[in-house]
Amino acid sequence: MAGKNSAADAGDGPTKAGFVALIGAPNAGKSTLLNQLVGTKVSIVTHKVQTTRAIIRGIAMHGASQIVFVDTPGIFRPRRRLDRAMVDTAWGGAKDADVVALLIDARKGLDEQNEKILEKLADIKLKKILILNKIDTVKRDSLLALAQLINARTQFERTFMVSALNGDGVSDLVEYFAENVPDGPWLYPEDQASDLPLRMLAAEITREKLFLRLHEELPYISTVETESWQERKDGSVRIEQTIFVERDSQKSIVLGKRGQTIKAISQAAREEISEMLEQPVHLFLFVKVRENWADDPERYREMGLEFPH
Ligand SMILES: Nc1nc2c(ncn2[C@@H]2O[C@H](COP(=O)(O)OP(=O)(O)OP(=O)(O)O)[C@@H](O)[C@H]2O)c(=O)[nH]1
Repeated sequence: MAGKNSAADAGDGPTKAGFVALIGAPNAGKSTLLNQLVGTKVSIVTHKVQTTRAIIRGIAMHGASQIVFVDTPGIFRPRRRLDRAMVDTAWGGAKDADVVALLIDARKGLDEQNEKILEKLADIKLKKILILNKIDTVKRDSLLALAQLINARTQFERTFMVSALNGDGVSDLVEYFAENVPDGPWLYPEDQASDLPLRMLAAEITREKLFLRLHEELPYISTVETESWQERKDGSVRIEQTIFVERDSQKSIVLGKRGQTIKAISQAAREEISEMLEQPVHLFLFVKVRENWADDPERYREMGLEFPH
């Protein structure tokens, strides 16, 4: 696994740094792979599709290379404005990257969704690689046939076969990325590389708990922001987060009877954030009504998305 410690090997030699865009249909395994590549929980894995709303970057240090991963939301047919923003940003991310990696669930193969992604990818003139994921679930010869079929459609520079779940093949992939990002100084200071997106991750964890508990009542209409983050002398951290909803009625749902729902969400989130940070966490959750946040350009910027026109 590409841990940040491997950066110590870099010495004083020339450095490399660049962006890798992970593209793939919902549930292809992007979050799982990203977690393997970066070695920390940077993206949320659930069994529901389309849960990745914001662009989340994870950074891997490997030898002299700094690899910044852009974990794109699942590419799917946009419905609401927010969904459209995700799709636009996903493809936008791909155009800015140094390497575009298409992840395909080998069990699903070349279905309609992947055909569409391949069509779009054909227009992107960047270094492209194919990653067949979930190789733990399919036979070797069908993997080779699938690799040939896909490469006949769009030519990829390399094809990798991995299991994001158990880590098979992932080290070859990291090697490839490390070699194929451009020469240049690191994009983020080394000491920030591991904890840069922490606030955002903590918010994502709370949002995941909210989603797991309330996805039937509140499908895609809440957002969580980390408002304050204070490291305390005793080694703990005090985190304040706000859950934004669109209506008063939704606020009552999040709070629950006598505050039971928010208490349960807070407890689950606190435990997981504490596990991620490896330090005790005091988590304070607030619920606020923010009307029409889904139409507010400022929110999109905060989430690293472009406002769709
Ligand atoms: N068997 C197996 N399952 C995998 C593998 N990689 C991912 N999965 C499972 O596939 C499901 C989807 O994985 P995610 O990492 O959430 O997929 P994603 O592409 O990030 O999904 P979205 O956020 O919806 O775009 C999860 O249940 C994972 O545990 C793998 O290599 N083998």
